[in-house]
Amino acid sequence: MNTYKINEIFETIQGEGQYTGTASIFVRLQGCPVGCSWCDTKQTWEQLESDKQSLSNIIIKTSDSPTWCDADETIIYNTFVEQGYRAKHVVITGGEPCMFDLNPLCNLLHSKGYTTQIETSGTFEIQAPDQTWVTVSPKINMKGGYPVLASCMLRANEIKHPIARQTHVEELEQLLIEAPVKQNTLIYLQPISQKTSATELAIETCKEKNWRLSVQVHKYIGIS
Ligand SMILES: C[S@@+](CC[C@H](N)C(=O)[O-])C[C@H]1O[C@@H](n2cnc3c(N)ncnc32)[C@H](O)[C@@H]1O
Ligand SMILES: Nc1nc2[nH]cc(C(=O)O)c2c(=O)[nH]1
Ligand code: SF4
Ligand SMILES: [Mg+2]
Repeated sequence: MNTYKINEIFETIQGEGQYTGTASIFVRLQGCPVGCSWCDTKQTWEQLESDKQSLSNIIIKTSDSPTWCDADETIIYNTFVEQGYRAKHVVITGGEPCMFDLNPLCNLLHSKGYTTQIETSGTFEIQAPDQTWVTVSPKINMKGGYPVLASCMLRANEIKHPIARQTHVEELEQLLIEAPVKQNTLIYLQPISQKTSATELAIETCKEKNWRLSVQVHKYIGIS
């Protein structure tokens, strides 16, 4: 059993990476110390006691807010059932989900027939079962970035690197030399915030390096 801080739980279509297009339940956990300047979920950074609310308030959320609630894996699973979610793929994101031991949550979900995926920055040890699909979006040169990054890179099923400038590409190339990935790990470039220049750079680099493009489909079609 473990207690998780939940920012939101909702059902949508995965908009990023290898599972793009897959009906998914998102569990967004609260808290992240990394501080990426372009982060699109800054409301998840703090874990303030003054923002603690009931699960029922968190479930009815319709816009981004820093409020959160405590819930264990059984409460999270029961919420999926009560909400009538039909998706069988669960994406655990944040915030930084690897601040929490995700084994109890993922193991329970696997036993109930779900597949699981983690979106992580590689700044905390990944505590999850082998079956869990791990997406590492490596936070290079960020405070607290390095000690566990190499082991996260080795565990990754996909790398998904947000880029806006050539230096971001070069940082990833350098990281892949210092912290190699498995031979079958997929490598995605994801343009930061749908900027045209970022998207063009990502397209050109993917063609050049035989990498994959991830474009945050949910933002283009206006879903959460
Ligand atoms: C909000 S993060 C949460 C999970 C974890 N902290 C991480 O960074 O991977 C989820 C994904 O969104 C990406 N992301 C965040 N802000 C973005 C932005 N403005 N444009 C493109 N991707 C972004 C992150 O790199 C990560 O792949
Ligand atoms: N539809 C949708 N797909 C996503 N893939 C990764 C997301 C995230 O915020 O981690 C995300 C998200 O917030 N929404
Ligand atoms: S690591 Fe993820 S959640 Fe944390 S600031 Fe960076 S993009 Fe946002
Ligand atoms: Mg998002």
